Amino acid sequence: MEVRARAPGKIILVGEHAVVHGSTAVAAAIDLYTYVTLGFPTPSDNDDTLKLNLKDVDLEFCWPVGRIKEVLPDLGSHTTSSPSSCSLETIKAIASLVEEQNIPEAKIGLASGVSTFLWLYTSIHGYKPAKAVVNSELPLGSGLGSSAAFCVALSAALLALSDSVTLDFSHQGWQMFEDSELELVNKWAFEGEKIIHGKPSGIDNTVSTYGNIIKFKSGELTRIKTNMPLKMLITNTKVWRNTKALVAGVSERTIRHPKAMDSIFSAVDSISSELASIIQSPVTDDLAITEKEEKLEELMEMNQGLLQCMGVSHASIETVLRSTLKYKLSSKLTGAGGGGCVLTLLPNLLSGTVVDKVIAELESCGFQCYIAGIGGRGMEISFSGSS
Ligand SMILES: Nc1ncnc2c1ncn2[C@@H]1O[C@H](COP(=O)(O)OP(=O)(O)O)[C@@H](O)[C@H]1O
Ligand SMILES: C[C@@](O)(CCOP(=O)(O)O)CC(=O)O
Ligand SMILES: [Mg+2]
Repeated sequence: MEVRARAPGKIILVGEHAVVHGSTAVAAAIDLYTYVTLGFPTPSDNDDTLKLNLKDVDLEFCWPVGRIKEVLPDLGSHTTSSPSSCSLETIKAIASLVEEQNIPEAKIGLASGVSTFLWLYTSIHGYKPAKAVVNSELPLGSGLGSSAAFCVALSAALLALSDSVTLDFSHQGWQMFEDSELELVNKWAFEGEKIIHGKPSGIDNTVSTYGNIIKFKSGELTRIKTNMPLKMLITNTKVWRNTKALVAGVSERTIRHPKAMDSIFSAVDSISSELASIIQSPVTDDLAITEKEEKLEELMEMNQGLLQCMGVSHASIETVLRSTLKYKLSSKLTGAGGGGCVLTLLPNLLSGTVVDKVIAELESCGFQCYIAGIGGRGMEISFSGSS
């Protein structure tokens, strides 16, 4: 028996970083997924190892389960139904298991993902041999929530093969979890995000688990139903950055300038609440849509200005802003910033020719553009016969 789980990436429409400090943010799932396939060997395979294959980055890992037990002796009696945080001591022990695998220097940024795998795996399945394969349609480290999609898909696959969820093994194709099971996936994924991000708000794993568009504040989500078409161009500057370092940088700035940063976070909170109410309110005709789009554009620009104040913009992001502004289009960074991806609102009545021109200009700068479907499905799983 083999399970395959998939979890979507996300865009943050407004409120990144400020959401870590208690402000409201609005995020939407996108139709680009991370997939995790998990299977246990049969006794006749005579395989006593835990294997991880990260296909996107062409890395394979293999640990004898006896070695994992030796380094992490306390993780055998797992409590699948009550997710717990990875202690500093355990993170250090896990890091030694990752180091033994000699990740090439150029790919060392992936070590946190591998540590997360080991923590989630041993917490849920102890020292059982298994093979996990990961592949993703998302660019990694670009602001589209690849870390959360990885944690959600991994938690879903692990829980699907545990006693904590009841599933229909004969179901063909993708199936969803029950609400209480989704909650469990989300909690485990959040524990995984903590290893990758340091101090995540939880918005990325929550939108990846539940899908749709969500408003998120202090760990609480509200599902949002849009009443207007929402089309976004996503531009990947291809400048790789690390969310953990950017989140830590904003926290340090907050310690240096608490009052000023509080005002910024509170302004972001108002922007996010206003944006959420605009996209939810009813629309009657094209004119009403255009009026709403103009307000959204203004709110996105204001949010971008505040992200600059937080110190998370980047020269590559500014280049995208300037290029899109030439076509009177508004943009803002999405995710942690410092490079990564930028969102541009594409108004409903904008001609296809203009869209093509903007994309051509951005791609001539070496950037990569996507128009992803937004507000779609959350995590799902599917079963296939024997491994
Ligand atoms: N498909 C994947 N395979 C391995 N590691 C992954 C994968 N997706 C995400 N990760 C982990 O998440 C990290 C990127 O997370 P982060 O810096 O939060 O950026 P983002 O979430 O915006 O893509 C990677 O360095 C890696 O550790
Ligand atoms: C900056 C932040 O708001 C979003 C980070 O998203 P990403 O990892 O850059 O996709 C951090 C968080 O909310 O945990
Ligand atoms: Mg991330």
